[in-house]
Amino acid sequence: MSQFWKPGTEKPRILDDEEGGVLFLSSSFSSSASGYGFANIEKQRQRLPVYKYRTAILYLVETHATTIIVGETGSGKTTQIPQYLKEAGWADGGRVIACTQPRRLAVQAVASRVAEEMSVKLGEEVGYTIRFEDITDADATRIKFLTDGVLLREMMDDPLLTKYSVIMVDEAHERSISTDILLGLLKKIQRRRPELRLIISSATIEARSMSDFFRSSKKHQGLESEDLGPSMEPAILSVEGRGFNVQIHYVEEPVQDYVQASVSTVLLINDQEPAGDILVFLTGQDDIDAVVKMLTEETQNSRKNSSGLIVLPLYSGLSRSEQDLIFSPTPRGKRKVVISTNIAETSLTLEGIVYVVDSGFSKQRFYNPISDIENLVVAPISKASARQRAGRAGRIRPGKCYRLYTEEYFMNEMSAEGIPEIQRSNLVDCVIQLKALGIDNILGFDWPASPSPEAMIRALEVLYSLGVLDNDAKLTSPVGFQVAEIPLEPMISKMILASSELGCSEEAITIAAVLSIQSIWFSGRGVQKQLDEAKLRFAAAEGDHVTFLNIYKGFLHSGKSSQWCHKNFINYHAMKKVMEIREQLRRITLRLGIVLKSSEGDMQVVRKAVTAGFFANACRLEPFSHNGMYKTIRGSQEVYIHPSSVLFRVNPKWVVYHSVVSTDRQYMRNVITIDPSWLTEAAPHFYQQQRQNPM
Ligand SMILES: Nc1ncnc2c1ncn2[C@@H]1O[C@H](COP(=O)(O)OP(=O)(O)OP(=O)(O)O)[C@@H](O)[C@H]1O
Repeated sequence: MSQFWKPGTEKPRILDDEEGGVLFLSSSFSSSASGYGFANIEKQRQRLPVYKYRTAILYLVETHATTIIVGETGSGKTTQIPQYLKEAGWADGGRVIACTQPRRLAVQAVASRVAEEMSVKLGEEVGYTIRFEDITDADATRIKFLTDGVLLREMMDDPLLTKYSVIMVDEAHERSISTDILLGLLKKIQRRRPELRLIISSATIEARSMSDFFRSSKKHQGLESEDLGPSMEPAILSVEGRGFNVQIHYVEEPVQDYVQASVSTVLLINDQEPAGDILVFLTGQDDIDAVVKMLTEETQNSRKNSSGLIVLPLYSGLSRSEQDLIFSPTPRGKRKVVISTNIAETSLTLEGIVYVVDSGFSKQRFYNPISDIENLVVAPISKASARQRAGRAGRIRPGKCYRLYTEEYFMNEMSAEGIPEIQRSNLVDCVIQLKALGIDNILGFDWPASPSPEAMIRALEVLYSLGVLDNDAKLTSPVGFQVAEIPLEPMISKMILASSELGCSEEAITIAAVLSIQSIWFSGRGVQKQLDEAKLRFAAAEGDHVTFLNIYKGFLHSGKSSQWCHKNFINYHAMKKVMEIREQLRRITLRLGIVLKSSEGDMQVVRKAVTAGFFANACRLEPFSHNGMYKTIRGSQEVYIHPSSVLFRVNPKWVVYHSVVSTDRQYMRNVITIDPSWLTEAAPHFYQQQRQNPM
C-alpha cells in the first residue's frame, strides 16, 4: 500500500500545557493491555485511562457545581463516569444520574455496554430513552442515557429536572443544536438548584470557553457561593491518555471520487492487512448504498480474497435487527465492513474494528436566513471529527486509519472545529422548544454560541404564521402547545393538527411517519431503472406524499410482507420503522384529543393539510423554464425537483417541498402539488406581500 499511502506525522495533543488552572494527571493504557481481550470486565474498566482519575473526578463533582472533563476519545469518559458517580452514592435516595448524547445510536450502544459492565438487565438499573423508545423503569433506573433532545423534552414536564442529581452532557464538542440549548437551560436550572451537578465532557480543548460560559452566569447573578455549598467556579479536568495507538495514513495525492476511493481502499486493506473489521465513513444513504453495492458485487465476483467480506450499511433509521448485525461478532474467517455516516463517529465501540477509512466528508446542515432555505450539504469535516473517526479504530486493540485526503490538507486546510449547529440551522424547532419552556426573551437567551438574529427572526415569523405564536410571541393555546407537544418538526406537527380539521388525520400521521425517516426506497448503484419502474407502480400525480400513502396501503394489503417490499424495491426495515412511528404518533395524537379520521381517498384535503404545515416551502415553476427550474415564493431561490421524486420531470406549476439537498443544484425532496390559493388561506400573514404583488 505504500505507493498510495504515507504514514502521518501528527501527534495530537489534548490540552495546551500553558492553560492555567487546569488539573493535569497522567495516564495511559499499560502496554500489557494491548492484547486481544481482557480477563474480565472489571480489569478492563481499571485499565481505561479515566480510572486513574476516579477520585479526582468524584472530588471535583462533590465540590463544584460544574465540572468540565476533557479527554481523548476512548479514555472511558462515557462508560465509566456514570458508574463512578453511582458507586459514590449520587443515585441514592431514588435520584438518577443522566448522561446525554447527541446521537440515538450512541445512547443505545453505551447504555447496553454499561448495563453489561454492571451485570444488570438493560431497562432496569441502567436504561435509556430516545425519541419513540423508552427503555427505563421509573422506579429502578439509576443511570439513564438519553439524547440531549429527549432531556429537553423532559423539561416540559419537569422544568428543573428534579429527579436528576448529576447531568453529564457528553460529546459537548459536537455542539449539536440540542446540546447548546441544553447548556443554556442547565445554566439557568443551576441557579435554582445549586445542588444539581453538571459534568460537561468533551474531546477537544473548548473547555476554556465552556468554563467561561458557566462562570459568567454565577458572577452576573451574584451567586458566587459563600456558604458551604459547592463552588460555583467550574472545575476543569484533563484526562490524559486514550485508547490504543492508531496509525494514521494519508493519500499521497488528493482523490477525485471518494466513493470509488473507499471501495479500492477497503479491497486493498482486505488484500494486504491482517484480520480485523473495517469501518468506512461516508456521507449519506446514497453513497453508502453505492459502496455497499460495489463491494457486494466484488465479493460475488469471487475475487480471491473478497469473498470473506460481510458488507453492512449504517445510517440513522436502521431497524434494531439491522443494527444488531453491526454489533454482532464477526464469524471466524470473515471480515466485516461497516459503511457508515457520521453516526458512528462518537461514543461507539464496534468491537472488531481495526481499520477506519475516512472520506473526509459528512452531510451537514446549512441554513441561509436570507433565502430561508436549509440545505443538507456534503461538506468537509473538521479535525476534531477526523480524530473521532480515527478513534473508532483504537478501542480495544491498536488500529489503522486511512484518510482519503492528504496530510497537508489535514494540517493546513481542515478547520480545527466545526461551526456549532445552532449557527447553521433553521431555528424554528429550537424557538418552539424554548417557548414551550417559558423562555420568552429568546434573543436575550444566554447561548454558548449566539445564533444569528436574522435566523431567529425568520423562525419567529414562520411560527407566527403557523399559528403557533401569538402577537406577543407567546405560544398559542391550544395550537402552539399541541405543536410543541408532538415530537416532530413543527411543520409536520402543524400538518397533523390541520389534518384533524380537514378530516384526514389517518393519512397525515402516515405521511408524518414516512417523512421522519430517511427514505423508504431501496437504493444503490445499478438498480436505478428497476427502482424507477417500481416507483411508477405507486406514483401519484399529486406527488410524493400521496405516493407514500399508496405504498403504505400496498404494504398493509400484502400483510406487511418482506417479499412484497423486495419485489417493489421498498426497504422492508424502513417500512417496519414507519409502522412503529405511526403507532406512536397515533397514541400521541389521541392523547392530544385529535380525532383520527380517514379522508377515504379524497387527496385534495390531504394536500391542503400538507400545505397548512409547509406553506413556507412553496415554489412556483419558472414560466418558460426548459429545465424544470422553480423559484421559492419567499426568497426567490432557484430550486429543482429531486430526481428521486415522482414529480421529477413532471414539473407541475405549484408545489411545496419537505426539505432541500444541495449537490450540483438545490433539489427539493418530497414534493407535492398544491393550489396557490391554499397558501394565502393557510398563512395570510406570511403571504401578505405576495398578495399585494399578485401571484
Ligand atoms: N461495547 C463495548 N465492547 C467492548 N469494549 C468497549 C465497549 N464499549 C466501550 N468499550 C471499551 O471502553 C473504552 C472507553 O469507551 P468510552 O465510550 O467510555 O470512551 P470515551 O472516552 O467516552 O470515548 P468517546 O469520546 O469516543 O465516547 C473503549 O475504548 C473500549 O475499550
